[in-house]
Amino acid sequence: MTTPAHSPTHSLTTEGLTKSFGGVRAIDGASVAFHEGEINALIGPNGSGKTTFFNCVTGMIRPDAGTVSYQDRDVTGLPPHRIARSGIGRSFQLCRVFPRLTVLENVLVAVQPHGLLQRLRGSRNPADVGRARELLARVGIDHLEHAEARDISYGQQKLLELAGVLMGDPHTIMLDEPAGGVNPALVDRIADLVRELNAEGRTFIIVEHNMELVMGLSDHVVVFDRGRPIAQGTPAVVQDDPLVLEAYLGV
Ligand SMILES: Nc1ncnc2c1ncn2[C@@H]1O[C@H](COP(=O)(O)OP(=O)(O)OP(=O)(O)O)[C@@H](O)[C@H]1O
Repeated sequence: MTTPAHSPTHSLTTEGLTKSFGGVRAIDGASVAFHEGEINALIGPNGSGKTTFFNCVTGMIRPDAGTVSYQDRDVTGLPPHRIARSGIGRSFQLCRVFPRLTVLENVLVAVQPHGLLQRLRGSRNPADVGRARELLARVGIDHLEHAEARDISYGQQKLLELAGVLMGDPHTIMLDEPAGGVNPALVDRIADLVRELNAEGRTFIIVEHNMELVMGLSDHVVVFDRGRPIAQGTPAVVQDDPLVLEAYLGV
């Protein structure tokens, strides 16, 4: 795994990050610091801006204002492949796999340069194939290597997506709703994997609505409401914060 030259306390930070869609201010001057080497969660009510925040940070959309720093480097507005190269990997809320490619091919896609997808079946680097198989075993779906991705369960597709993310050997992994739509047994498997990968030194930033999972898994929780953080701290601290209750319950 890529080890950073130094270990800052803060992995990923934003200052005044802002993004509007027409009249909707999805991210509203958000200044956030995620902790290096920890399992961080980003939670908040529906529409509070979590996915937009992920998209701004990973270069999928350009923020209107503000900055994103990763390990003390300004990465604001860099395209997704440059963000990925800096050590950040991500998964998507609606799992992104290629339905007609096999499970193994889906993992190999993660290391193919753009435009080579059509040649995927013809040219395979044995080292990549070996690594892809290792990662499939790691996430527990190596027995499905030859199945088409559309034929495996949604939870297995989430594990497949995670294997693809790991192909890039990211130091920081951003997961957008890893447990959404996944059966409880696979949620436990995903949680165990996150713990294992974190114990190996990888930082996590996880958007998730499953509060039991978030509170059981995270070291540090950031709570968003209306595009900005309203609370942060340990799960215990955040759960007792009246602002958080107000945001969720509207009390
Ligand atoms: N491409 C877009 N065009 C217009 N409005 C958008 C777009 N993406 C997000 N929004 C709006 O921005 C706000 C924040 O949305 P976002 O999806 O980031 O929230 P979220 O916290 O991830 O929500 P959820 O928990 O429901 O996934 C919402 O009001 C949403 O409707």
